[in-house]
Amino acid sequence: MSGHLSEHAYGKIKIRVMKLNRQSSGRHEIHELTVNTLLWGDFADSWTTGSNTKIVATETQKNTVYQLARSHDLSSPEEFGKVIASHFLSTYHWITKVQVTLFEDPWGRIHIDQEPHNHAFTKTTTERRYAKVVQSRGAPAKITGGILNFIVLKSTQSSFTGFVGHKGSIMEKDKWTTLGESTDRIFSTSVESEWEYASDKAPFNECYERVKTAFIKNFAGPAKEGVPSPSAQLTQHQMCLGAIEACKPHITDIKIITPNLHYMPLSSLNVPAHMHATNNDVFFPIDGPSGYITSSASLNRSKL
Ligand SMILES: O=c1[nH]c(=O)c2[nH]c(=O)[nH]c2[nH]1
Repeated sequence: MSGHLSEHAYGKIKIRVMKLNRQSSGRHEIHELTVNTLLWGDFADSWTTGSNTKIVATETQKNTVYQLARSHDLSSPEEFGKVIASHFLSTYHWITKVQVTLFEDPWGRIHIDQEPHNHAFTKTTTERRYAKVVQSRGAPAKITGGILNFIVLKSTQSSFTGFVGHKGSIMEKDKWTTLGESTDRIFSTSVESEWEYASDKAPFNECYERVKTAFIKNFAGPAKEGVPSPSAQLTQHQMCLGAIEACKPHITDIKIITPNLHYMPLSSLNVPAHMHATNNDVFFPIDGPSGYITSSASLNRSKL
């Protein structure tokens, strides 16, 4: 046969775990995670000969996550991921690399008449925090933090002008361009981002909150006046720079994807002309097609 095994890895996905921490004050804390494990090592035989002598069953990997959850805190997905990765490397000497990905479910505490409830929670946001821990034997863990589905919207202070097909652009006439210039539009996006930590000992929970705050601040601007966004591209880059600055020196690289969630004016919908809103105040949201905008930024290490 002319083919050969060139790569192999295996693991368990969708290991859902919730930890309840009952504090003596009567207050409860909950943390819910979905964990994926992936192992690399000297187990090619399982693929090439069917011999499983070095295979740590994916069922065992699942059990391991629950056992480690019994003895460890789940409040930081990055820290719990490190615990899982170290466990596999220290227990099975033929495993060379472990990747653990952990997605958090966003439980928020219920408040009754402004008072935080001791033991009742609700899912308050759409966002999903995640962490990825990749650890090779003998090396420090590489830690990635991330956020998915973090939805934001601003109802003004967003424009888009001067693009190809319009005055001032590199090509003022373009037969393919139909979009008119806009000086006041709705800007909404579902932010997806991930960032690399400089070390495996960064203050992960604090950095996560700082990234989110920097994203919001740079997207929205000050509470009263906001901040202009001449392109989704510029705002996206400012969000990344803000996150790096807010977490200095812990985050070295950040990547962001902001697919537009479009709110179209009625005038672009097939409705009678007299229904075209004159106030520009009724819109129809569309799922797609939508703009897909992505960029990365890195910490300028020379200025540290
Ligand atoms: O901020 C924007 N950037 C674009 O690249 C683009 N393209 C588009 O159709 N609308 C927008 N808006």
